[in-house]
Amino acid sequence: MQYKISNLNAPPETVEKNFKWGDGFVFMYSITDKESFQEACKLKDILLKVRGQGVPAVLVANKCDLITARNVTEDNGLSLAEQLDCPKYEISVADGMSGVSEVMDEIIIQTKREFVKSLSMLNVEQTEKPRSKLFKVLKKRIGRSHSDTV
Ligand SMILES: Nc1nc2c(ncn2[C@@H]2O[C@H](COP(=O)(O)OP(=O)(O)OP(=O)(O)O)[C@@H](O)[C@H]2O)c(=O)[nH]1
Repeated sequence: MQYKISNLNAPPETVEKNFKWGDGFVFMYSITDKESFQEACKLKDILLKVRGQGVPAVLVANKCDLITARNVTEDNGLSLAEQLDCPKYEISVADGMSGVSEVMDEIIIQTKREFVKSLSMLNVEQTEKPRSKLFKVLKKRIGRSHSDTV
């Protein structure tokens, strides 16, 4: 499901609330618009505050066909991607859908991976319970047989 988490006028509480339930995040800015990049930086701060590192995310620099109107450098973008610890894509929506598909594939892969990880963690917790009970029983028996021999 796609949900536009923020616009420049959204109150910070709303943005935080949305970051709490999202499974994966696409941070998108325009290379021609410094303000959109600064907004992505602010959103990155909120994501890290609310969820910490390791959340599925992708950084997208759009409008890379408008080379002469570039206002955000590639290095700016790379540094933001590093802070988010996520891959960065430079795409042009105007040039076709291939960049968009790549971005969507990446965020879906990351989100699925995270989902599988959380499922396997649930399974570990479930299998640990009977194991720890057995451990207690065995411990008791071992303790009893030890006291029989003393
Ligand atoms: N040259 C070029 N123009 C683009 C590209 N992507 C979007 N645009 C143009 O930029 C303008 C804004 O596009 P939107 O899709 O409305 O962008 P937005 O930021 O989501 O706008 P809101 O939904 O109003 O917040 C439109 O005129 C698009 O045609 C691109 O990659 N290259």
